[in-house]
Amino acid sequence: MKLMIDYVRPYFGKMSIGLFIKFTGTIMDLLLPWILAYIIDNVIPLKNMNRIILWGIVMIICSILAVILNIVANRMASKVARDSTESLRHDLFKKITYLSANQLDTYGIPTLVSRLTTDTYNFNHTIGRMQRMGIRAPILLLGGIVITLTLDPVLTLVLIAIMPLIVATVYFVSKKGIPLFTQLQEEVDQLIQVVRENITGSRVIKALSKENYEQNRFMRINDTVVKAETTANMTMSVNSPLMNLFLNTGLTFVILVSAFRVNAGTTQPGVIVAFMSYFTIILNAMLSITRIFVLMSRGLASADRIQTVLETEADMLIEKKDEISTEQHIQFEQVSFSYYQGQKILNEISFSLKKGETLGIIGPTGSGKTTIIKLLMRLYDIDRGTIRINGKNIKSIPFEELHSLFGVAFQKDILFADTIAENINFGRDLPIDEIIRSTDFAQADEFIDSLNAGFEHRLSTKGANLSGGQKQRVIISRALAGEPDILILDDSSSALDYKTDAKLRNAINNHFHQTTTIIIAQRISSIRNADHILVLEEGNMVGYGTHDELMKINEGYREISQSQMGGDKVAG
Ligand SMILES: Nc1ncnc2c1ncn2[C@@H]1O[C@H](COP(=O)(O)OP(=O)(O)OP(=O)(O)O)[C@@H](O)[C@H]1O
Repeated sequence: MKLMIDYVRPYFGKMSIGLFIKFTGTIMDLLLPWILAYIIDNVIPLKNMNRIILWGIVMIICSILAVILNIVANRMASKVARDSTESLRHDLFKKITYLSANQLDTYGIPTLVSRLTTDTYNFNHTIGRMQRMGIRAPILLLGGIVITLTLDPVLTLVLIAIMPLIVATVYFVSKKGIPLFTQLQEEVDQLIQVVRENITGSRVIKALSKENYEQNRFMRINDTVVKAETTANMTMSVNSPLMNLFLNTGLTFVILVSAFRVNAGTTQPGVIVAFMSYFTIILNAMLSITRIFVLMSRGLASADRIQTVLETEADMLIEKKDEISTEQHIQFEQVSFSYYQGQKILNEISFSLKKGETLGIIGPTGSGKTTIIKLLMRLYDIDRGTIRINGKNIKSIPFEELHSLFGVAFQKDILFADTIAENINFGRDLPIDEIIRSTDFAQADEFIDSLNAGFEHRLSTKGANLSGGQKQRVIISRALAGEPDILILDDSSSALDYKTDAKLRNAINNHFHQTTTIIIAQRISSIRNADHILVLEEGNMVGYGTHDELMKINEGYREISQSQMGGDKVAG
C-alpha cells in the first residue's frame, strides 16, 4: 500500500480534481431515482404538464452531466495511473540495473522480468480502477442507504440487516484470495523462465528434435499456472454470486414489506419505485466493492513484489581509501571466493601484472577462469585476500570508475538490436575512426565492408543475423574500442579460426602497449606469447610462469600443449 501511495503522491492534486469530478457525477446518478420518485408522487398528481416537462428536463440534464463527468474523471484517472506507473517502472528498471550480480543470481532473471512487466501492469490497473470505482462505489452505497433511509426507514432496515453478511463474505474471501494471487505470480515467474529458456535455446531444441520434450515441459508449467489461477479465481468468484444471493433475498423481503406498506397507506408507489432503483444501485455498488477487493488483492500482491526489489539494499559498498605504492597494475593477493557458502570456487589465487603485460589463463571447464575476471571487475565480492588495480583496493574504487577501466569480451556476450557501429560504440560517444580502427584489429573489417549498409547494418536481437565468428569479432571490436586500460578476452577467440586468432593477437601486441590484457583460452596458441600464464584446476593455481617455463616444469600444461601441437603450428 505504501508503494502505491508513494508513487501516486506527486499526482494527488490531479487525482483530487478527478475524484471530485467523479464525486459530482456520482451524485448526479444518485439523484435520478429520487427525482423520479418526486415526479411520480408529487408532480404527476398535480396534472400540470409544464411542471412534468420541467422535471423531465432536470432528469435529462442530470443524466447527461453524470455521463460527461464520469468520462472526464475516468480519463483523468487513466492519466494518473499511466504517469505513476511510468515512474515506478523507470525506478524499478534502474534498481534492477544496479543490482549486484549476487542479487541478480538470488532473484533470478524471470522473476525480475515479470515484476517489471506483469506486476507493473497490475499496479497500473489497480491505480486506474481504484480511482474509477474506489470513490464511486462507496458513494453509491452510502448515498443510496442515506437516501433510502429518508425515503422509507423501515424498508431500509431490511437492507441494513443483510450488510453484516456481505461484509463478512468480502473479508473472508479476500483473506484467502490475496495469498493465492501471490502464489499465482510465482508460478508465472516459472512460466517465463521456461519460455525464456525455450526461445533462447530454440536452435539446439530444433537440432536435437526436442520440440515434444519442450512442449511437455511447457505444458506442465502452463498447467500449474492454470491451476493456480483457477484456484485464485474460484476463491474470489464466490464473492459475486453470494452478494447476489444476499441482495436478491433482501430485495424479495423489500417487495413483500412494501406491498403491505402501500396497501396500509404508510408509503407511496413512487417511493417504492425509487427504492427498487436504489436497491439495484446499492447491489451494483456492493458488487463493485467486492471487485475492488479482488483488484486490490492482485494489486497489493504485485506492489509487494515490486517493493521488495526496490528496497533491496546495496550489498557492495565503496570502502574507505586503501592504496599502496606499487609498480604493479593488477594484483591478486591470496584471493579466495565461493558463490555459496561451502562451495569454494577459487582458492588462494595470487598473481601480479605490470601495465601493458599480458596474462593467459588456461584450465579445464569449470575451473574458475571466468570467475577471476568477475572478481577483478568486482561483480562479486571476494571472501578473502585483496585485489588491487594501480595499488588501489578495488573495493575502494567507485563502480563507474572501476568499470570504465575495462574493455571486455565475455564468452557469451550480448549484441543488441541496433547498428554494428552502435553495438561497438555502446553509448560511449566514440569517434567513428576509433570504431573503424577497432574492427581492423578485431579482424571484423572485411565482413563489415561486405555488408550493404556497412557499419549501419542493423543486427537482430542477440546478433542472430550474424555468424558465430562474425558476432565474436563485433564483440571483440567493442572490447578494443576506446583503448581500455585493461582488456579482457574471455574465450573470445573460440569462434575464430587459428589464422584470424593469430592476426588478432598480433594486432593487440603491436597497438595496445599500454593495455594490460587478460586472455582466457582453451588453445595454448592463444596465450603462448603471454608474459605470464596461470594454469587453473578446480580453483587452485597449479602452474604459473611463461610458456617455456611451464613446458619445462608443469606436466599438465605440457600435455595440453602437446595434444594441441597441430593447431600451434598452423597459428605460428
Ligand atoms: N553465478 C554463479 N553461481 C553459482 N555458481 C557459479 C556461478 N557462476 C559460475 N559458477 C560455478 O563456478 C565454477 C567456475 O565457473 P567459471 O565460469 O569461473 O569456470 P570457467 O573455468 O570459466 O569455465 P569454462 O571454461 O567452462 O568457461 C563452476 O563450477 C560454476 O558452476
